[in-house]
Amino acid sequence: MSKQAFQDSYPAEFSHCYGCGHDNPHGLQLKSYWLDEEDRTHTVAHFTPKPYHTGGVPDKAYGGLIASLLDCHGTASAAAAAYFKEGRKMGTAPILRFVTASLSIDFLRPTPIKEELTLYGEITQLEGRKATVALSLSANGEPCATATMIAVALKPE
Ligand SMILES: CCCCCCCC(=O)SCCNC(=O)CCNC(=O)[C@H](O)C(C)(C)COP(=O)(O)OP(=O)(O)OC[C@H]1O[C@@H](n2cnc3c(N)ncnc32)[C@H](O)[C@@H]1OP(=O)(O)O
Repeated sequence: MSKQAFQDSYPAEFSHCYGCGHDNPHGLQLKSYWLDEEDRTHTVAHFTPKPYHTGGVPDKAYGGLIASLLDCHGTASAAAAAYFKEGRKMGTAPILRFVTASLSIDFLRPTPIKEELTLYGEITQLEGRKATVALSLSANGEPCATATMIAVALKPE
């Protein structure tokens, strides 16, 4: 894992995201990294839910939490890949920030809230301002959800 999380390179104005902003004390504060420093296509993040992240089924996670984690891991992965493609260190100007244009999720099995969850991302395409990211969320090595994201880089203005 790299020492600095992708989200920790975001400038102050982009650091209040509910899912991953390090300056949002009420948020999830997800942190994403390269899975392997030698391979700049795969990313990883970990998150351990709190009891109040339940969806109502005892000890199982709320689907919106899962969507939020996939959302933030996907957009952070897209930004990291775009910086890498441009040969720039993350966070350097001009700022490259991606938002979610499309997020399609398959919920495969109930997600436990008492386990650490692992999120994986794979940048499958990066063309122009658009990135396609294949995502998954697993518990105990078993995939609980998979997703495909289209993320689009914000225009400089
Ligand atoms: C900044 C801190 C970020 C933290 C992020 C956390 C994740 C989030 O929650 S983001 C919030 C939720 N998302 C949003 O609010 C986004 C709302 N939507 C928008 O702002 C715009 O529709 C936006 C930016 C996605 C695209 O608009 P615009 O900048 O005009 O780009 P546009 O020219 O239409 O599209 C760019 C490319 O993306 C493609 N695209 C746009 N929308 C979609 C879509 N829904 N599905 C597939 N492809 C799409 C276009 O086809 C185009 O592709 P190509 O370059 O191949 O022709």
